[in-house]
Amino acid sequence: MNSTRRAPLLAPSFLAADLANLQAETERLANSAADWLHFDVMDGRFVPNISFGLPVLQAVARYAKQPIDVHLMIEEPQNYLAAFRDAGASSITVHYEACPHLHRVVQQIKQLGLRAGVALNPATPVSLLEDIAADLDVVLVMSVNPGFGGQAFIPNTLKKVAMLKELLLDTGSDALIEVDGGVNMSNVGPLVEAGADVLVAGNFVFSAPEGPVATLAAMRDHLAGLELSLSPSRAQ
Ligand SMILES: O=C(CO)[C@H](O)[C@H](O)COP(=O)(O)O
Repeated sequence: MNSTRRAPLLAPSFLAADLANLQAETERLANSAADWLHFDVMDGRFVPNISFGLPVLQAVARYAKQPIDVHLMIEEPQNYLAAFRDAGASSITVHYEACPHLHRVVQQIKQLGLRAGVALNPATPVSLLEDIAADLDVVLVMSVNPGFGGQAFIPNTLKKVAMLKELLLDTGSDALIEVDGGVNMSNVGPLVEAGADVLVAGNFVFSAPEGPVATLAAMRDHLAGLELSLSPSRAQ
């Protein structure tokens, strides 16, 4: 791992944005260090919370300059893939735990022309992805139990990301590793060193007194200053 790769991608999570001012939130992120906009959909069934869905995505997409990374924390996500694409999604991530026919769902996402991701809950081992890894564009490692923002980062995630990195190499997969939950300035460095390519952050970015634009810039500077030894970049 001596060659250089592009800087890890930053994906602020709208779950922690000011939901009464989504146009303003989206517009102020337009010229920030955000690479993707992370959009968390919760159905009150797969997770014990309800967030927002298709009409809100459509509204955000009108003002978004970055790709919108949709994370479906819902049951039966296969029923809504085309609708989320039409509403503005650039990528769709479904949960391993919500998809008995995961291979079919991943193919459906790709046939819609979108980046296809699979998310793993904290208790779901990465080894379960062995037979699908080569088909994936993104693996999202949940570093909190999904359903709520503002939770504490689960430290075992670092080991899990490193194991996932190995599995992706072993299976010839070029999937990006995305980490979501409790991400902040103190864990982004270790996460990237372990293999993370995309860092989702909600409360740390939107609740910071400096505001999201300055906080994302500080995260970018922090990562650039770590002088990490990184493998070649794969995708934006
Ligand atoms: O998927 C999520 C929760 O299920 C959120 O994206 C995640 O929790 C980010 O929020 P925070 O950075 O505040 O933990």
